[in-house]
Amino acid sequence: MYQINPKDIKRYPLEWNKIFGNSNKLIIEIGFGGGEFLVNLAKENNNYNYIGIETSLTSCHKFKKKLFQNNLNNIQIILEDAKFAIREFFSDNSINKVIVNFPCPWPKSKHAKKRLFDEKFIDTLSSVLEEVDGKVILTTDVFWYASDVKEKFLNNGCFEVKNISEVNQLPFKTRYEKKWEYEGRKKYLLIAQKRCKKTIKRLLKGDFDLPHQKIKKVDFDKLQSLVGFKKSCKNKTIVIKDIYTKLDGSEYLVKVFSEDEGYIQSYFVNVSKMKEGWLIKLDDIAKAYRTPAVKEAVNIIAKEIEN
Ligand SMILES: C[S@@+](CC[C@H](N)C(=O)[O-])C[C@H]1O[C@@H](n2cnc3c(N)ncnc32)[C@H](O)[C@@H]1O
Repeated sequence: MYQINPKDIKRYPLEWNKIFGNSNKLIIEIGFGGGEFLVNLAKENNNYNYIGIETSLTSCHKFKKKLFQNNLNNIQIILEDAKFAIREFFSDNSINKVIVNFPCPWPKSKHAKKRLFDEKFIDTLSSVLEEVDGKVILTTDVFWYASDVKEKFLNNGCFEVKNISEVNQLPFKTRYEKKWEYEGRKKYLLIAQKRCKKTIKRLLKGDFDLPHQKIKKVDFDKLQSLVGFKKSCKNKTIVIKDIYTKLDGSEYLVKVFSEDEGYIQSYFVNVSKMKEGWLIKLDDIAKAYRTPAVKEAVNIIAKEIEN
């Protein structure tokens, strides 16, 4: 499993040809669940490199076992929200196909924000898919969802979208396909092909050093009163949840939640005594991506607690 550790990565987007050791084209499956589709696809055609992206840790662990049993070296998996991963880990024009099988349609309008395909994600797809050949292939059991996604691709202006068609079965049956077949539901296929490209803004770029600040003295009352602090500005939100102190008072861990354009992370900022003054930095054990909100959290804490 390719487990991305933000601390180790010096450059985004990632260099997938180095990770796979070849320059085969990339096929991605978002939400691979049980992994049946991806494994069979990779077994059938090893002229491509395959990447599965999942938010479920359990699915990733189970899939890892499957990869091991099948001895496949042309698949990597990423435990991450696909909207973030596809935008940040892939270069422009680098993905041959994005496949999505039976995503949750989140039917209630109050949950619409959770749907995978939204305007911004389709902008991202227009940027990262290969010119001319790059495709999104969606199979769903929900017709209105396929229509809604089709309209979003058309509104984007960078895709040619074929008519939604009814399909009998996927080339390899997935867990959800079996489930919906058992309930007698139909299956719909939507294919969107890239025709042009939008320019997107990525969060992970530039300086990947651990964000840090130095100050001469700490105001400990101000430090303790940071719990509950919240600041929102320019697509970033920073919330301070708690403060933990080492018994000898030489080190503090500030628990932070931050959000960059809907992407939430939780981590510690470390405040520690040095020979001279104090160092405020993203804690070494934090697996947070060094996004603008993370950098800002370190800067804000340093500014707020300086005496
Ligand atoms: C309904 S299941 C379908 C699983 C599988 N494709 C199948 O057909 O059996 C949807 C899957 O998508 C995953 N998922 C949902 N949102 C996601 C996101 N933003 N990024 C990556 N995976 C996601 C879920 O964890 C879940 O495993």
